[in-house]
Amino acid sequence: MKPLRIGLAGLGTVGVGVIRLLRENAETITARAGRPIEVVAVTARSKSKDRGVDLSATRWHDDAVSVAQDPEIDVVVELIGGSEGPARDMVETALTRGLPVVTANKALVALHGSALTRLSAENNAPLLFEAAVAGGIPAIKLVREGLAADRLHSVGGILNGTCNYILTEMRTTGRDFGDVLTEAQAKGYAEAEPSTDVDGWDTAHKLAILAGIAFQPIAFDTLPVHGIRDVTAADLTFANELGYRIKLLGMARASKDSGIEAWVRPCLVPAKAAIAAVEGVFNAVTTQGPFSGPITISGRGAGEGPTASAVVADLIDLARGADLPVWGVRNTPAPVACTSLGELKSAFYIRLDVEDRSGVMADLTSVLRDHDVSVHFVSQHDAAAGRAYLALVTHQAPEKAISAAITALSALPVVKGAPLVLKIEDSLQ
Ligand SMILES: NC(=O)C1=CN([C@@H]2O[C@H](COP(=O)(O)OP(=O)(O)OC[C@H]3O[C@@H](n4cnc5c(N)ncnc54)[C@H](O)[C@@H]3O)[C@@H](O)[C@H]2O)C=CC1
Ligand SMILES: N[C@@H](CC=O)C(=O)O
Ligand code: NA
Repeated sequence: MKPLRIGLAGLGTVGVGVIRLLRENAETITARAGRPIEVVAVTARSKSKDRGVDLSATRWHDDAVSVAQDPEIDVVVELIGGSEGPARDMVETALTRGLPVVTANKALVALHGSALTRLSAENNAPLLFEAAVAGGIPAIKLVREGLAADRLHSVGGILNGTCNYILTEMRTTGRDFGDVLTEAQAKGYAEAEPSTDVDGWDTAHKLAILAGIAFQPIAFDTLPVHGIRDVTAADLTFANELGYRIKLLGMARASKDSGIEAWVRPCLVPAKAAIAAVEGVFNAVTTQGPFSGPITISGRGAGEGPTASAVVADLIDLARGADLPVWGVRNTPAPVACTSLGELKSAFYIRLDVEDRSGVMADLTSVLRDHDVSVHFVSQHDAAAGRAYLALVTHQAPEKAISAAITALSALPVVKGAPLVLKIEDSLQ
């Protein structure tokens, strides 16, 4: 049996995981793929680094593009990361040559998916990226294959393992944000530049890919993105008392005017919702469709094993000869702008750091009254001397009213520091 010969770039967490998995499960993978899958050529930044895997029988290349040009490979696997530079050059070179590409690189697919799809179609070279969304969870397969018949109302979920790990550890152990982030990096969950995770961009890349398959590609620069950097221990405590958990969510919904409503932001979800129980490095991908109904699948969204499992599943698909359109349709429409969120109504959580003295509540509530924002619940905790944290939960209000009220609240002398606003998302299972 002629093996499927792989040229692989990037020997970090995922690259090493792929080599280990291919070797450890070789017999099963060969049986399922119909032929052996072998890594025959590699590259990474350092040739001499000991990665705990034997590469002595593997051809070494000094750069990624040269792997993609290797005449003795059948498939390119890109596991370097980054939307530009060697990762992009390598993928473009391979597709132009007509070589299939498997990548875990969500930034590359989210930002250059349309151009890469054109290259893929022109050269009849498949482009697969199951590992790019929610690590080991078959998220792409769920939406592109499993739900191919339905016109989904929504897609999204908890899409970043690092952030979910940080929020879970901060809540359950009271540990510090920076300390938990360092641990997530050591476990191989975080991106090379961890602000990509904590500022919401990684979730945004994954959401853009899911929305592109479920609806149509979105113009990435129109997607509103907020990360978890401003979520404090006080917010986690307030949320707990109110019967909620804080989760970084990315959601895309088909809006009434046939546009796409999409956002990435930390939200309060009811503690009894199934998605609230998705903790640590686990992700959850959730869909809702008129025929398929609600579906939520969860699993490990980052780390060596789960991500390698998704990469190798794509390789098995290629070995089997699967012919899967990149975005699930043969002709990919041009990206569309996300619709404005201003008119959308929701309840919100607002946390303020205020002077702890009489008259403060009157100042705050008069601002909210002026913006027609009605308050459902208020709670207070001591902060620094003479200061208090106030948590307000609003009734349903349009986002633009909340934004205007926050601007006015921020300008009050009694309000110190920037308020935090979190959407209350109670429509998920
Ligand atoms: N770590 C995880 O849990 C997951 C990672 N991913 C994606 O997988 C990709 C790889 O991630 P990790 O393995 O975590 O990264 P990593 O930082 O552990 O490994 C990156 C590898 O790329 C190599 N590299 C860097 N610059 C290079 C260059 N110019 N030429 C050749 N090699 C170069 C490095 O030497 C290293 O071996 C990224 O796109 C990431 O977003 C996707 C899902 C989960
Ligand atoms: N940094 C990402 C890795 C997987 O995509 C995450 O934490 O989810
Ligand atoms: Na996946």
